[in-house]
Amino acid sequence: QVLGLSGTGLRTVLHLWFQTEVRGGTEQQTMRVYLRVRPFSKEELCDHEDKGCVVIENSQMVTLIAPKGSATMKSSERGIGLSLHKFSFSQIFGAETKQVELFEDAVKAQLCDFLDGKNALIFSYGVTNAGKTFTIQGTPKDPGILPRVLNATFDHIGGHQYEGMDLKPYLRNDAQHLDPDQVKQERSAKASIFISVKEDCDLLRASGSLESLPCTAMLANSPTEAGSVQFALWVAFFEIYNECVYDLLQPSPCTKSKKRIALRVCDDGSGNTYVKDLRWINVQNLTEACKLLQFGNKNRSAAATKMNQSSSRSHSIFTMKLLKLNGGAVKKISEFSLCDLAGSERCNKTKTFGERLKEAGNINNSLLILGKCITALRNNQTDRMKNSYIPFRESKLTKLFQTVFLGKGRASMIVNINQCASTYDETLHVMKFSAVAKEVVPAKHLESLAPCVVSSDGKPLQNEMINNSQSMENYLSEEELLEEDADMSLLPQNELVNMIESLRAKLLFERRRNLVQEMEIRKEMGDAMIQQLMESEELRIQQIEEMKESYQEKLENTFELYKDAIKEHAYQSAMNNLEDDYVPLDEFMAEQEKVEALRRKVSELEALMSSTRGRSAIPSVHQSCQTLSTATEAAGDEQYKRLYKEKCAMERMCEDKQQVIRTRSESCSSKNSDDQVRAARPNCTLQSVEKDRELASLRAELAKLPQKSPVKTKRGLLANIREAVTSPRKVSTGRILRKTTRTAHH
Ligand SMILES: Nc1ncnc2c1ncn2[C@@H]1O[C@H](COP(=O)(O)OP(=O)(O)OP(=O)(O)O)[C@@H](O)[C@H]1O
Repeated sequence: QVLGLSGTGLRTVLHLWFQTEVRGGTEQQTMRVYLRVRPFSKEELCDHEDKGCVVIENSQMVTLIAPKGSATMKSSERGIGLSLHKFSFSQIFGAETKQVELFEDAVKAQLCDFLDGKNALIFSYGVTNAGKTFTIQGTPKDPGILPRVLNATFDHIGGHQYEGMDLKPYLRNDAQHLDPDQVKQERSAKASIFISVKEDCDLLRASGSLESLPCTAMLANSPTEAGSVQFALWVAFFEIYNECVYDLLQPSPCTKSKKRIALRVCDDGSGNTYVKDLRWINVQNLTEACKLLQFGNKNRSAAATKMNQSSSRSHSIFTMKLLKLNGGAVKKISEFSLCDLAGSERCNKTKTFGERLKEAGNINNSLLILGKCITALRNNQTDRMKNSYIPFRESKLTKLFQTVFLGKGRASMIVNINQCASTYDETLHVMKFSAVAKEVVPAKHLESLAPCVVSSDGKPLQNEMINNSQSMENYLSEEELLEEDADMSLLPQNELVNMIESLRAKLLFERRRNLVQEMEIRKEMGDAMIQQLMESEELRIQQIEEMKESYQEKLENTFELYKDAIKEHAYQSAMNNLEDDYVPLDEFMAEQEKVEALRRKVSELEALMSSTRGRSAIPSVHQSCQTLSTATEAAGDEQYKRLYKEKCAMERMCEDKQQVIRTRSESCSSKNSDDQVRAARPNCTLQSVEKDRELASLRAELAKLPQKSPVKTKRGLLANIREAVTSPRKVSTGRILRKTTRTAHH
């Protein structure tokens, strides 16, 4: 009562005090994490599913009991994990909790901070359909915490509204003085948004219902007591969809083909992140603020999922900036962001695919990074020696709010859950996440530096509010400017020109150095390549020589083989010819013997004839022929000639025979011959003619003998000779020849 607080306000302050100071002042205040349990909807009540999954034990303790058929229950039945989990929260709001109660108990403390020039952040976290949007925005009949914050803020500002729109938020913590033209632009931008918002929209009705409510005083030092204090409230509304930031207060492109412009999240060089080119609109009352909220909602990406047809697939962030002025100068700038996070369900549950799967991936990723940041913060606090890296920069969401987590404001979380058994496993996941967040001790609150005011062209204004150490000359270092998040537009023009010149000089220098290095490297590479080429050439020549030698050798071998083969062939042919002309030895000997026998017989006969002729004065063949010749002269010439020819032939034949007989009978002893001749003489004349005939026939037989083809035996001497002389290289020759032929073919 002394502080001028109402019952609820006092309760809030006491609650805060309890959290920070009770417990002997030793226990640190942890991040405020609230649980809100949504009541069952009519449809859910009709479904006969398990309704006892969420049991609120008291204002800070809740028990989750796994329903039958849930993955958690199945795991616990297999002995992995428990079927019952207990969680504690800063405060638990049951299904029957009214919006106003939530606002009073969970939000008002941060609203006080905001009105007092400090930053605040509230984000709602939970699965789709758990009541996040209901908590933040509410319904026309039942406005959420955002319209209530706006209402309370305007109530606090009262008649101390700064109506000029020439002081606008700039970067994260600063303000910009707008010239009249810029003010005009601001007014027309605001008017264009308001034109497109229907006068009877839901949120306006909500604002109407709020405005009719009496509002409690927020701070002890109300502006009415502060005299010349004035306030200017600016709001921005944007969403992070698929890791891109989109301004929800920018009219969306008319045609479908035109894409919305994604904004950059930049760093001012002091660790303060902000959305570059985000549209800030000055609002003078709750109705205007609700119109902007309505306008932004229309732009918000919403896509149907299997679980909720109107599910929001982006993180939407509504930010208010309150400029506190005294005597026309900006004294303080504070920020209050309310972040309605996208559903935290996992993609397998929602059966998403395609674009929805990408969305789910990005949503899950940014929530995962949020979880990692919170875990790292908690770990760093529990173990002072540990200084884990906090991955704030890995997602747009955490990058934007890292300053709040690091002490430049207070963050709190409202966890929304439904009691449905069908989403139990997802709800348990959310609860586990919040249990970690609950253990985080917020960083020591850092007083924000006095805001810097810049002129309409971004140059710092030289007045007592400007901290020289923050002057734009040394706002960003060159290295910082080269970073991905750097915002070049921060520097004054002349600084930028100087910077560009210096960077150009550096660039030239680097290019030259690179060129020289490149040439050296190229030369080195060229030399190395030539060396390599030469070596490979030498190697190649050597290989060719070796190949030549080996081919030469092979050629010679082949030549030898062919020579051998030809010899072999010649030999074979000779052997074959030999085989054709071959007469077996025994046959030859038999023939020889026959010849000898005949010769002997002829000799004997001739010897006999000569002895017979000598004794009976038988005229010689020559004499008888002459006698015959004389006798036949008279018979006529023709007959005479024929007979004469026959006679001469007979004489020659007889002479030849006699000659042969003479030569062969030389060896016969004359004595024996004489006896034989004498003994045979009486028959000699008669026998002579017969013997002559016999002799003639024997001669004819003898003449025939050589022409008689001998019976040749293929096996026998020739075969033995062939076997004996068969070349030992015969087999291998054939093989080598074949091999050589194949090699030559290849
Ligand atoms: N505390 C509550 N009391 C009454 N109705 C509620 C409450 N919380 C949520 N609802 C209703 O439940 C439905 C789903 O809530 P809501 O749209 O806020 O869920 P959500 O978590 O924001 O879902 P999404 O992530 O898809 O945006 C809405 O019809 C809403 O009016």
